[in-house]
Amino acid sequence: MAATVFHQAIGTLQSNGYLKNSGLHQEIRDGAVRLPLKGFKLELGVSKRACHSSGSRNFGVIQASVSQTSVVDPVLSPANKNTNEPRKKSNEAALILIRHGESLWNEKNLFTGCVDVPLTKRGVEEAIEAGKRISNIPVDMIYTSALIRAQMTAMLAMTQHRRKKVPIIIHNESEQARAWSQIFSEDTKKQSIPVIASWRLNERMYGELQGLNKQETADRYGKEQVHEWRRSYDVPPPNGESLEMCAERAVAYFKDEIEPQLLSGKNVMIAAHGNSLRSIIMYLDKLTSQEVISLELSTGIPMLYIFKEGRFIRRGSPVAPSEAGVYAYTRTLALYRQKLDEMVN
Ligand SMILES: O=C(O)[C@H](O)COP(=O)(O)O
Repeated sequence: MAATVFHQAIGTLQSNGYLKNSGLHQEIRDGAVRLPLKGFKLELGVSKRACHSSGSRNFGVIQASVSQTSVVDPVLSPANKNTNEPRKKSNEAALILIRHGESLWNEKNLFTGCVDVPLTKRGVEEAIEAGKRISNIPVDMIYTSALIRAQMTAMLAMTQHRRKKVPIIIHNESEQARAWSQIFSEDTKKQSIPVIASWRLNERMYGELQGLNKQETADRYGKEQVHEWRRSYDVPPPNGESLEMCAERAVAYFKDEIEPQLLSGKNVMIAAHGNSLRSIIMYLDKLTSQEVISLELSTGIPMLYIFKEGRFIRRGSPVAPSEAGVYAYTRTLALYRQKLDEMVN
């Protein structure tokens, strides 16, 4: 028997077929969002009320109605509460991606790349809001770029987490740094989350565009040229990195360092940048170099993936800490949240 599990707005359909405000601008082909979950049926409807406002690129609010057809989640099913069957060990892990909050150069509309600029007040608020949205999702390891805007975002987001573990930056840069940052209590270690920073998650190096105003650069070199520098896959800006070059180091880092953690069941958060995350999403979602061109990420919006049986399942962007869509299908996440609730009550 089919039972509707949740029904909610998941974003705004744009003319280019992507969903805005879902964190990830999710692709819709032939009116259907790909939702790779067995046993669930996704029905989409476009709310006419919000359709096609003139001068806007928004083409309507997408409503998703997800029906469970055959799979029953053991956590959500009271009938399974008293079963004596041993629970299968779950081999899934959560992966959260966050683009840093607004930086002082985002605000000034300057090409930033690898220049190390902090967050604005609004960026700080975005990071805190992102933290609220993921405050019920387990985080065992945090990866950030070497840049302060990503590190601020990760740290501020974690101030909102209900588990209250302490994120601690790991200093492996020298023998002395390692020795001087040791922790001598196993209990304290258990209450902390290692934060690993790597330049390989940095924003793409924008070459000689760094520090230039985006609008002035478009006025000077032409809109098309600047669009090509910003969004083509393999054309680098003058003396900078193309998205392809950025992907070479960011995706290699993801595969070498982060994927093994997910495979071992660790829940991971990555705080990074527009282009390093676009390249990682290209890998996770198997986008072509053509498809990635229209992928845009908003600042400070967390995106959730579930890593299960070697596959990445995109779960979109949690809009609220207790959003049903996040917990409805994932026994591990539902159990984690239940434990948090019990800890508080
Ligand atoms: O580095 C920058 O300027 C931005 O963070 C990303 O810029 P883009 O959207 O122009 O690639």
